[in-house]
Amino acid sequence: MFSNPVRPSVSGAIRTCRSAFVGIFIVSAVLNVLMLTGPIFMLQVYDRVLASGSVPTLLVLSAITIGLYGLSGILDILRSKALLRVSMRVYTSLTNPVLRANIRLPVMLGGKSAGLHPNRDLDTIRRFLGSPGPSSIFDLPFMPFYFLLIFVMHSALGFLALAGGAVIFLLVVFNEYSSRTTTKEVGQTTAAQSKVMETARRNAEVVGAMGMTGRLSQRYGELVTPYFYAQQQATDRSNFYSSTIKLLRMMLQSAMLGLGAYLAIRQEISGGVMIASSIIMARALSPIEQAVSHWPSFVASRQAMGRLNQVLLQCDVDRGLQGLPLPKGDLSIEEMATSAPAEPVVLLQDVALTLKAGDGLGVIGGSGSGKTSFARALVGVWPVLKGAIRLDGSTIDQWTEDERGRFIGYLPQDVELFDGTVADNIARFDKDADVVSIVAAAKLAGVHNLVAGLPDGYNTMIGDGGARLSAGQRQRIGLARALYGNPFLIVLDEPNSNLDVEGEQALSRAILEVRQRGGIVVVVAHRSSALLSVNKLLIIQGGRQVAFGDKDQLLTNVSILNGSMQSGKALANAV
Ligand SMILES: Nc1ncnc2c1ncn2[C@@H]1O[C@H](COP(=O)(O)OP(=O)(O)OP(=O)(O)O)[C@@H](O)[C@H]1O
Repeated sequence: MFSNPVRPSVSGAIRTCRSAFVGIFIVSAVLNVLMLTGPIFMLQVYDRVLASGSVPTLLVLSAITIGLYGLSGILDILRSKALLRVSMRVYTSLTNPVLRANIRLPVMLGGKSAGLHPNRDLDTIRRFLGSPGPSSIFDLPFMPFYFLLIFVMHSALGFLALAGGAVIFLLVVFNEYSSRTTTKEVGQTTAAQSKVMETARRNAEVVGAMGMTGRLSQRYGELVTPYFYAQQQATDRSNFYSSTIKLLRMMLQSAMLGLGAYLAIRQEISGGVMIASSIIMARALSPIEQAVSHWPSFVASRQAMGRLNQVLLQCDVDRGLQGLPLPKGDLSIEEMATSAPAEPVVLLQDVALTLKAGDGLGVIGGSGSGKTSFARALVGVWPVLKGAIRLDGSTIDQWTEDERGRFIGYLPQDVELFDGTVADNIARFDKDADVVSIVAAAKLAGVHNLVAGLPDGYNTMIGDGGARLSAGQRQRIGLARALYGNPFLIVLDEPNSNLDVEGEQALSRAILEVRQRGGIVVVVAHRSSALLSVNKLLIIQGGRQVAFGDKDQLLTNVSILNGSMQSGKALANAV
């Protein structure tokens, strides 16, 4: 009944492809042996065919060489295909956890999540794994084999090759070291840029109306300049290293030929060995050159992997147990304190209260007193730093995130809907939702007639964020979404801020009906009309609980409110 899921990670996903990597390694080994086809052919032509003048030998050698080249071509294609499939397997096995992490990030890390894009990181890893880059990495371990062969041909040639190889290797290390910091800088600047752009796009109306486009463009430009500079530096360095390595390789090849010629003149080696050693040298160094040219994407992929592993670890918070019974009895809060995600400052503390099935709690207090913080902690999106919030004795995190949705309804202060139909939005995109439940939630929220009046009724597409609806319509559909499926705990954060009289009446009726069916409703309110249908009251001031009790009793005793509710008496009169 209880599940204990494996924690997702990039390294874990790559590990599942272990057998594929073993296969790729074996194919790489065969390919590297087959790479000797050219030098051996050359050796035989120089030392055997030219010396003997035998055309049949030349023909047989040519036929064998063509066959071996064909075989290495086929193996190379197979290796690329296998790597592409590995990249797709890693990608698909992480798509779901990465999507979840992407959604959870703002809740887990708040503002610190702005520069993190796990889906882009996963894409970077996929692109690298599917590119020719990993093939060159698989070829690297076979380099010593080529050096050994050159040593076998002549120790002087071997030492020259080894010295040249060491210099090139050092350049690769410098390249890695210098690109590491610059790629990080580039990543940070890109994150800052996209933050400015995202905020500007989200607030396009404010930007347009108040003529802020020019100033925001200027700010964007200020961020772009260092980005270009960092990018330019990274490319300059990478170009410098790859050109130097290329140059060195060519020089080394000529030096090998020169030394080979010298040794041939002294009759220490044959002409064939002279040519073959130079070709083997080039072959030994080619994986390094290849690796250098793919270095930026390798570094980017490695950094993406580090970030993604970190994000997956931080966002893997769904430790709930599947099958825990849904609550239906009471809600108790024990000396609870909360803060915004990943923020050190406690924003609300000392909240202690108990509610029973059928209770309705009104939460009041001045602006910035902590009402929304309370609502967010209650639905489990803000962390409980101290104390506990319990439903039938269990804390919210003991249920899986998906199951939590079956007993929690939440209407946030700023209602955002999703791109889809009205029905999709009310049903929280549940594919198995039945029309009866959708219509029941809409009727309970008093929004059925409004929806029926839309061009396509419940099938009306409402655009991204509910852009084609008014603020009041969005709020009422948001209320229907919170009520959908008859959740036990319904938290409404200023549900009437955009409602007309009819909407407010529907809201009061909905709260009463939820209470009558044994649910608990928590209503954060500035306007007293939202409190008509509640029986309990919580008063918050300065991030602390000031009072909690029966609404009627409290209203006669307390007169400490500010903001729109100037005093307890005023509130009493209003209610
Ligand atoms: N994401 C956040 N990060 C840091 N501080 C925050 C965050 N959200 C709110 N706060 C701070 O927490 C305090 C309480 O805010 P909260 O939104 O809970 O107040 P509220 O009572 O709902 O106010 P209002 O009635 O104006 O909506 C405020 O001082 C606010 O500045």
